[in-house]
Amino acid sequence: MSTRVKICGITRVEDARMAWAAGADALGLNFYLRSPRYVTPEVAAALARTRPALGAVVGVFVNESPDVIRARVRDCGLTSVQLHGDEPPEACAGYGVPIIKALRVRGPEDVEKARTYVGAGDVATLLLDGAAPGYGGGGVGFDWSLVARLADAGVPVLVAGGLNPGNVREAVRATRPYGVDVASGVEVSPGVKDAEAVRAFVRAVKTLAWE
Ligand SMILES: O=C(O)c1ccccc1N[C@@H]1O[C@H](COP(=O)(O)O)[C@@H](O)[C@H]1O
Repeated sequence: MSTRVKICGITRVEDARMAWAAGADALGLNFYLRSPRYVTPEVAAALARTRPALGAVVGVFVNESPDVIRARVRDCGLTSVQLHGDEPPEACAGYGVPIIKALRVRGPEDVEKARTYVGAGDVATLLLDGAAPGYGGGGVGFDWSLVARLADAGVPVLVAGGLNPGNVREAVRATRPYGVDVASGVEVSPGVKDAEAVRAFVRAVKTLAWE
């Protein structure tokens, strides 16, 4: 099984090209105004134009209005939408692209909450993140043993929160996820990626085989 890698919070075209070349499967572009990784629609469109034929460009939103999300999907070349706020299951549809619903995990009750999104609207994938202050990107992890609670849910799961080149193999071994997602763990500063760290992160995941 090959584990997918999403590198999130790309803000610069040179970082986008570097991440694709490193073997990333998906890049995340952050449209949350309070994020230090926020990108304008114009920058996002330029970043999305670097997408290789088999790559995915994910727009990250927090409690954003549906009209804005639809406009960003249309104008910025997004291939999927990541809803990383308090969006209820009934809000997870209507963008014309697959949805990644992110849940911040403090304990088992949050994984049970994640289950309520299975089969809702256009939710194609769940993302489990740590509960950093704010909504995400804070480098905070969670108890990976909780991921097993979704093993019978029949939905692909992305694991995120506090991952870095040094711990991502352990995370993959522990959770056997569909993919992993990282923002702060491969940065020089918020929004500026560390090329060596991105390469090491992708290498660590892609060279780990599991059945
Ligand atoms: O990266 C951000 O600034 C961010 C802001 C608001 C919502 C989500 C955000 N990023 C997502 O956060 C997780 C974990 O990030 P980290 O690796 O712990 O820094 C990841 O899924 C990002 O997509």
